[in-house]
Amino acid sequence: MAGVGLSYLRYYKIFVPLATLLVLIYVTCVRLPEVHLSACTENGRPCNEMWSKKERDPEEGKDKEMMTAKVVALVQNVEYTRQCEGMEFQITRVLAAFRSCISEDGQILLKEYLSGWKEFIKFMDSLGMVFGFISQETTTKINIMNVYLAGSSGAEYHTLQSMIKHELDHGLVNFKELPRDQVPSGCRTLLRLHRALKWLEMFLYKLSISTSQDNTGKLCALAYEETLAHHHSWFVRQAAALAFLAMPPRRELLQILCVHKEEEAQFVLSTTAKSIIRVYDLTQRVYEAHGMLELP
Ligand SMILES: CCCCCCCCCCCCC/C=C/[C@@H](O)[C@H](COP(=O)(O)O)NC(=O)CCCCCCCCCCCCCCC
Repeated sequence: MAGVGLSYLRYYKIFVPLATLLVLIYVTCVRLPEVHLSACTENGRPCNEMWSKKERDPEEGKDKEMMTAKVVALVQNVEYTRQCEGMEFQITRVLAAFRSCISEDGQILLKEYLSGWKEFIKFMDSLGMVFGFISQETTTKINIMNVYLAGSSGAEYHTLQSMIKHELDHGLVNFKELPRDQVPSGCRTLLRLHRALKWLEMFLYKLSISTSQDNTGKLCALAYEETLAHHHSWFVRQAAALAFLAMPPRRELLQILCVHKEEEAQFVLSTTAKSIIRVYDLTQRVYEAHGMLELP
């Protein structure tokens, strides 16, 4: 009798999270629109051309120049380019997008910001179906932003700061609740991506200091628990926990990232994490200054 009880317990332990995940996948697939990602361009130019642009960040001096030279060398490295050619996801595009995200006068450029995210979607899509609901959720948020950017007030959505001003001036931001029949504001939507960016930065950092013995799913889960999980419901946290179990091993992950040598992996990952931190910190300050960190 006790044996039967135990086997039921085991069955529920597997069945409940699995059913949760399946329902979540179903709901997101039914509810969410398809998205077609455009080719990677920044300011009308292919992403790989961005590296020839002079880096401009007054806070960083010589170190930055050396770092930039190293990154440029990495991206332009013929062998590296040849190996990565034809691969959907390119971490150097993420790097390029987030490095070009902050304008000279400290504005967050939304088109560049979103193009970094679009590249991450390619990464998630290459991981398979289990990550589909996360990819769909990210896509939905990007789609909402794209509608604003392409709309009649598109010019107001050029930067984070101009978007906030525009939406506040026109009473478009809901501070108390999210009405069901209303498209979420740009401020609220970007805040969701902003919170996820903290997870990403932490995951990339953890991955950059990891060794071949480390379990990527665990690193992912740790980064999640320290950051994004605080903003998610129990239901979403269970689904995320299941997705982490399906994370490919580190070696496979680095292959998708198109880095083959350990030093190269460490450098590319930490550089990308750093470029994200700059964008995250500035965005955080702007949201904080407007009392918008808890938009429902
Ligand atoms: C390596 C891929 C692993 C990805 C794991 C990321 C963990 C995040 C779990 C996210 C669950 C998303 C399900 C839905 C969440 C929403 O409830 C929630 C709130 O939205 P709402 O207020 O409109 O209701 N939405 C969000 O928080 C937005 C989440 C966006 C998730 C972005 C995840 C980005 C993953 C990028 C992977 C790139 C890895 C690159 C590694 C080198």
